[in-house]
Amino acid sequence: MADTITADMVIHDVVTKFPATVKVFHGHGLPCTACAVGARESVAGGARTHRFTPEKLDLLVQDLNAAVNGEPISVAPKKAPVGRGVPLTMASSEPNRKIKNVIAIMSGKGGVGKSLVTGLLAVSLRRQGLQVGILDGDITGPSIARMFGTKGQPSKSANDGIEPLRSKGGIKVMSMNMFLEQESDPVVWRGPMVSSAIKQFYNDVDWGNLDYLLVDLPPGTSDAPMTVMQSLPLDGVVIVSSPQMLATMIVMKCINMVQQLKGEIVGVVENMSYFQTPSGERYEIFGPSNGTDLVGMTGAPLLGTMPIDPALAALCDAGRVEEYYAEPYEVLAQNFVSTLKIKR
Ligand SMILES: Nc1ncnc2c1ncn2[C@@H]1O[C@H](COP(=O)(O)OP(=O)(O)OP(=O)(O)O)[C@@H](O)[C@H]1O
Repeated sequence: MADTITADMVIHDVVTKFPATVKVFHGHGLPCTACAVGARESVAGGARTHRFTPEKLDLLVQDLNAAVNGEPISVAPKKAPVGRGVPLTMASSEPNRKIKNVIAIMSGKGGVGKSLVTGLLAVSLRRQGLQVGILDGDITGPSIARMFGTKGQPSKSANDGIEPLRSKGGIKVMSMNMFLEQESDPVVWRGPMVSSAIKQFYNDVDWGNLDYLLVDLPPGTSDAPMTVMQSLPLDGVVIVSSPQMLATMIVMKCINMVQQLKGEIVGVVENMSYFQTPSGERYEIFGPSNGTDLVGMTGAPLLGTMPIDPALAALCDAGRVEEYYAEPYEVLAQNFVSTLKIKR
């Protein structure tokens, strides 16, 4: 890319090559660097969308070049809003990030065990000595707090933020359940309120230094998963599926959504792949494993195939998920860590 910025250049390329231009875009009231659209939109296209006149566009381009050359610009530079849809590659290059990896766990449909996989992945990562947090993005159907048996309400942190609750094993947890008087109280909110709660859970919670923040998304491709994809500085998405799910088009919808929003699928997990008897016999209750098909569909590695274990469901219901130990989850955590290391 030439060193002179022109209106036909893609916004994402401009800010990646010249980080100083982010504040110029925002100073001009153009939020495209904080929007997934900026990944493919040109400077002129972004300006057009935001109804810039040709003169205003010229001034923007002039200021972008001035900023690169360290010269004064015509507007007050403005910081990009934290966590608002910063394109993935920019998110990971943010200097001094306190949260090293923000990973969303997603599934096309409810009940495939996404929350359970999120919880157990966190437990295994913590056992490796890593700092882990879970943001329960399932605002209207939260289950993470219950699984970890966290009690009480989050308090104000020393930095005036919200202090997340800690599980017995030291995992930081934030979930809508913690703000309800009764666990069974419904959260009857429309999409925008759900989206704003998710943003607050990311921005206002004092997560501190974390190796991994796992964001447990609600199922499907509605407002909430979209908010996370567009508003949090995600490093990647893990897709959880089950053998019988692949036969439907739901998994593909979920994969398409991630790809359309320029997210990166870092791995896939197949849950409920088999049931193993104490003597070691395996039964594929929901049909043969489709792990390799998942890999073909996403181009991402299969991080693990998880067994069905009735003991596990009982521990989750009792808030004692951290007491569970099974080899496949340790393997899952190892594969997860090494996959992300390779990606970096
Ligand atoms: N591998 C498994 N073995 C035994 N029980 C499981 C397994 N995976 C999930 N479950 C149980 O299935 C139920 C649904 O799991 P979970 O809540 O994790 O699904 P989900 O995909 O997050 O659903 P949703 O977000 O739609 O509520 C839970 O009771 C959970 O304990």
